Amino acid sequence: MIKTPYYLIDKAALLKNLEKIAYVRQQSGAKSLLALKCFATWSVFDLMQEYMDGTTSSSLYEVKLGKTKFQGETHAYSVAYADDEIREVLDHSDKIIFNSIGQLNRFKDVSHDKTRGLRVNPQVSTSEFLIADPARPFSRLGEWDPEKIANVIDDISGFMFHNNCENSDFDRFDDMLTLIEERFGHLIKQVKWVSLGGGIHFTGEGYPLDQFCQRLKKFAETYDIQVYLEPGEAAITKSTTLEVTVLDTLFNGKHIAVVDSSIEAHMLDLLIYRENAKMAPCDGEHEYMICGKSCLAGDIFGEFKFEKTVQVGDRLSFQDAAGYTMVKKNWFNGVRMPSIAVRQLDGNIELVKEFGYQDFEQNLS
Ligand SMILES: Cc1ncc(COP(=O)(O)O)c(C=O)c1O
Ligand SMILES: NCCCCNCC[C@H](N)C(=O)O
Repeated sequence: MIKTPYYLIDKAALLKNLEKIAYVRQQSGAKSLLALKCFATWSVFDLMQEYMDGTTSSSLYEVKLGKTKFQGETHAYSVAYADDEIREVLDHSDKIIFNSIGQLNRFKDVSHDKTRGLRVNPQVSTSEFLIADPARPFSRLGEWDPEKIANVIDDISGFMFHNNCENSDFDRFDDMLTLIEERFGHLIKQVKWVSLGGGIHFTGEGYPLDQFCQRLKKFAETYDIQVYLEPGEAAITKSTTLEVTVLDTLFNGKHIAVVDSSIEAHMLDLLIYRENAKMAPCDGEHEYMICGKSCLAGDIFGEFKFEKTVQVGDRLSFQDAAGYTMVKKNWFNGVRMPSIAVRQLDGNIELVKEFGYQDFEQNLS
């Protein structure tokens, strides 16, 4: 039995998302690039690269990972590149997307032989969270003035729009795209490719995939462009769990169980967005608050219902532990870092990575 805590990636579950992604490419022509900011666990890239067209990145290190570990196209994007990294970014990418006209101009000479794009901010988004809203007031994410963009159109051949966020509503996506066309259609006509970014939850249960494909196809045909999608969450949703063991139980007005993990260290994204972890099934008679072992008072995964009383030594499993979770794990409190295990398509579970004291020590100096 693998020692907890560990993230368990289930390739069969991953495959369900990947098959939908491949279907979208086949039906609409839109290529999908994995957003490494969301998920960068490269031990399952062997499967993912069969269904996706490459990767997109947010930094020099991500672009290098994409280039070296994932076949297909490698897009480079960053909110801002530094002088001492741009050469390496260009060497490891097929396209580079600048976040601002300032960055495009600054790196114009060094990138003259590269396929270049510009991030455009349509000033509307589907985000429910200010912290994740690319169209928030005074947003630094992309250029929004069509006149300014028109002045640099000869220096680029594509655009990137990222304004969907956890959007599982096709009509809303459709409206957003129509708005983009109304504001920027005359500019889109002058380029060869457009990335619509991530945040479109098209692999979810019941999403109208065929309508989505038709809309993407129509968009591509109207402007004669190659369309890209940059799924992060949609590519890996429901593929991964965080497996933990109960270390202690107590009653402080509520039944509490402390596990050998920490929401702050191992599922940080939930804490940032003030969300609870998920457990399934969760409909028994015995209710427990499941807490992490760090010293943070609010290190609480959530309250869950169990069929039996929870005992020391019980194993629990948190759902949906891939997106923005494995990439954010950290060494807070020196809590043992979860190992990484993969359930292969034949059902065998392989332990692919373990972390130890040396990793903790070497994380700082
Ligand atoms: C430019 C860009 N592309 C893609 C993504 C991936 O989004 P999601 O994981 O919501 O699909 C993000 C998320 O931050 C992004 O900023
Ligand atoms: N589940 C809580 C909301 C998560 C939002 N994720 C945002 C990431 C996204 N790609 C973005 O910042 O646009």
